[in-house]
Amino acid sequence: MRAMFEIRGLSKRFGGLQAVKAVDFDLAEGEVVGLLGPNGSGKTTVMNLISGVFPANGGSIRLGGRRLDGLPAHRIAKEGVSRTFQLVRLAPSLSVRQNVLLSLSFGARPVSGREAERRADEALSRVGLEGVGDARVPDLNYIDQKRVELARAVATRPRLLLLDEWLAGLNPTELRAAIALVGSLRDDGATILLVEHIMEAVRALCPRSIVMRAGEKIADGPTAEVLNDRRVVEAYLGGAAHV
Ligand SMILES: Nc1ncnc2c1ncn2[C@@H]1O[C@H](COP(=O)(O)OP(=O)(O)OP(=O)(O)O)[C@@H](O)[C@H]1O
Repeated sequence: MRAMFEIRGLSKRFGGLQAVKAVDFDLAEGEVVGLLGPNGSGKTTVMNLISGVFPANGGSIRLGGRRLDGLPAHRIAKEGVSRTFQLVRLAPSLSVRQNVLLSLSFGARPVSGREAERRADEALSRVGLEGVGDARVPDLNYIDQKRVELARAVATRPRLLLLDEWLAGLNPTELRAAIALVGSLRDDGATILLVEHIMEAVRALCPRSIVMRAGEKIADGPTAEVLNDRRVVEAYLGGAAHV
């Protein structure tokens, strides 16, 4: 059976730096996979290549058999990929609902008017922000701003959801709530690729993890096994002490 999402030979150079080196992996529908590695190993670059922030120098990216590489970001969004960013990126002058409406107008099947408002409110409830649609973004606390980001990403009903350190910066209570929320998306069948340094979250959410070091994929398998892999332990010891 063909994988729902497939990356082959993905490569990216920034000047003299080979940030991603011939990376291959597949995701099956409904899988939640951690993309791990020390700082600077290329994880965010892979997310940026998938979502079309910049083009790859080589390789292919396919979703449901359709090529995504080479498409601009808005077309990739329409093909069903949505993401959150490392730093919250919301429009501060707009209401929470308007922020979600904005992403709905870029989604796979753009909706407008009443239907869009219904979908926005549904996405806000989904992330625990029922009744918050009229609030202004700066009036929300940090975790609720993160929830709005997630609502924007799920409102379009993506086929693939990319979470780039969505759990970073939360206190322990918020972290537990955020892990439960991502877990509930997983239970609903979402396919998620998750870049994360918080191993508690990775262990709780990702049955499988992929590890990168210096642009290369060095491990891919069950999370518990991967985290005990000698090359992975060495990569972290030689890089940042995040494990
Ligand atoms: N737009 C860019 N221009 C030039 N170099 C870049 C760019 N984006 C990333 N890099 C470089 O590519 C390498 C990989 O960076 P990337 O952000 O993908 O790593 P990462 O694994 O996501 O790290 P972190 O865990 O710190 O977020 C780094 O050396 C980084 O400095």
